[in-house]
Amino acid sequence: MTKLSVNINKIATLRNARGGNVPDLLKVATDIQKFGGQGITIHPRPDERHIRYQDARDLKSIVCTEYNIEGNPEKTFIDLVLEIKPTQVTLVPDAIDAITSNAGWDTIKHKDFLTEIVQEFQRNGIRTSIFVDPALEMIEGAKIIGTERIELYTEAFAHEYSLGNKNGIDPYVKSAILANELGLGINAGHDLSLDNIQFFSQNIPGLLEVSIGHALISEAIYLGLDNVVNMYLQKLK
Ligand SMILES: CC(=O)[C@@H](O)[C@H](O)COP(=O)(O)O
Ligand SMILES: NCC(=O)COP(=O)(O)O
Repeated sequence: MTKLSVNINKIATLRNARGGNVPDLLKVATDIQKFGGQGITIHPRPDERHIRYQDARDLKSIVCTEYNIEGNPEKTFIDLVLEIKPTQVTLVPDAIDAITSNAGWDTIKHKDFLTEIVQEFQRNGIRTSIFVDPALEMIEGAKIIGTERIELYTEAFAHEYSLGNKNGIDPYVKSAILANELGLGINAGHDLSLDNIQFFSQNIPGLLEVSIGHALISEAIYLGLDNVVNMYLQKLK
């Protein structure tokens, strides 16, 4: 079965909009796990626009499932992850000014850099995952680097699927078959949603984990609106 790790970046975005502690990130993480979520993912960025470095520390004692920290391995990120020692670190090559992650690693070009970082995390007992596009040479590169897992960057699949193009999954299936042959664990994420997750998970052999944030939190708002609007109407009677 594929594990669901919930990315709570968007909860932090909402909290930061008012400067207080609503919604309470730690309570949300606790509740997600209580409701069956099998992991918590965060992706702190250097500008701390959503997850703050202190959130990452505070979550350490709250996350009793899998704790996955994603980010670009610059020095402050590496130090943070080594301090917290989560279950898994996912290395993502996002530019400092990127709105969100928008590409996987070139695992051939950055082989030496990634190998060194992967080994440092592994020496500290942290499982590593490398964010990659569904390209066979990038999967082979990830294997050479020595990571335990890859995370397939699913934006292209999600986009094609939203247009009705189900064959957008083909490169992901080929990548997964190769990753399985090479003994790499497979995670996936970005723009996965209630619309596309079943099709994706049923077609990707050996999919261990998906991390989902933007759509899941948006869906939670949509699906909760009816209930909450009616609760307010009751109070106003
Ligand atoms: C690697 C990935 O696809 C996600 O972690 C995504 O980058 C979430 O980050 P934002 O919430 O900042 O978009
Ligand atoms: N690794 C992907 C992730 O954590 C969440 O991405 P998204 O669902 O916010 O696009």
